[in-house]
Amino acid sequence: MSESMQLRRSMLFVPGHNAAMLATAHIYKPDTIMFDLEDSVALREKDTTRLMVFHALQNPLYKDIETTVRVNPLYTPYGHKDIEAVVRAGVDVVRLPMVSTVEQVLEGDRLITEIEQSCGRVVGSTKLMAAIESAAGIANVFEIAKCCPRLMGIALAAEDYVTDLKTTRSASGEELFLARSRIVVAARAAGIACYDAVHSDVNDEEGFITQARLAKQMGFDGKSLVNPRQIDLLHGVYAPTEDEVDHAITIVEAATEAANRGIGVVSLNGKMVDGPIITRAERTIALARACGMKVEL
Ligand SMILES: CC(C)(COP(=O)(O)OP(=O)(O)OC[C@H]1O[C@@H](n2cnc3c(N)ncnc32)[C@H](O)[C@@H]1OP(=O)(O)O)[C@@H](O)C(=O)NCCC(=O)NCCSC(=O)C[C@@](O)(CC(=O)O)C(=O)O
Ligand SMILES: [Mg+2]
Repeated sequence: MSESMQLRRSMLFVPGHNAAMLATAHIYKPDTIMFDLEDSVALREKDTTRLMVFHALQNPLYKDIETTVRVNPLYTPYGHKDIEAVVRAGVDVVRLPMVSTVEQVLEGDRLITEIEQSCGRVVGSTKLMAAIESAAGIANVFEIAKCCPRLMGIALAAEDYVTDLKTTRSASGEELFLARSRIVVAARAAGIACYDAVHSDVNDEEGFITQARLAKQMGFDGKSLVNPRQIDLLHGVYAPTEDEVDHAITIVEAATEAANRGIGVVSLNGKMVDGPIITRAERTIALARACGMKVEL
């Protein structure tokens, strides 16, 4: 595993029409800033907002942080113009909302390719993310996840998804269990990233942490967020504990010593240590380092 693993824990939605938030969002240091052109923007503000986000993307304040823009769906009058503007401005990732079919992703991919070619950007340098927000999207998620090399990740959009299911969001999140499971497995099978859903009640810290722990345990790389107060809480959940890091070091040291002696499986305090356990220990160490923890090995 690379020691410079890219963290994708937190992706903060920033309403694109809010000039104050556009100017200050970088100070909260999420792993990714996601300017929004879709649901947080009123119809009459769509064109002005696109221009504001076009300028924000080129601001040096955002040069050291991954930028994503959630565009409007391509079946609306705004989607094509949004993609044109943000690709020209050099966005890192285009997030396509309301994706339920492979064809929608391929249409976004074709459009981005045309724009990259026309403005001299390297084809494929703008990444794409698909937000899955419907039962149809969850049904098709395995095909969607592997449909094009530009797709770097898939995200669960729970508010629209539960609306489509004709249910509501609960504290336990049981209505999301199938969607979360399918998204994680589809992403891992395709070798791409996966993001869990927003927690819309920004004052519910306890509920947020419970859901973030669940998402981490299920295998998600991170979550979409709506408020800066959720960033540190999430990073706290994703940071390995000192005990976990110490245990991972012990495993890697034992495995290295065993390998030097030509042995593939060793016992550590009565527990078997072999390939997958070593891989997980190495991932814990890489994650700890990426989170800024000092790990001597
Ligand atoms: C929720 C709330 C109103 C709470 O306001 P509050 O006023 O209580 O917040 P406070 O904490 O008091 O703010 C303290 C300071 O932080 C600043 N500040 C707050 N939020 C900030 C932020 N996001 N970015 C930068 N700055 C921020 C604020 O300006 C203040 O700055 P200052 O005055 O200088 O102290 C506010 O956060 C907010 O608007 N959030 C974004 C909402 C949004 O984008 N919704 C659309 C995306 S979801 C969706 O569409 C569903 C989905 O599609 C999702 C999917 O696809 O995954 C699906 O289907 O599920
Ligand atoms: Mg939505």
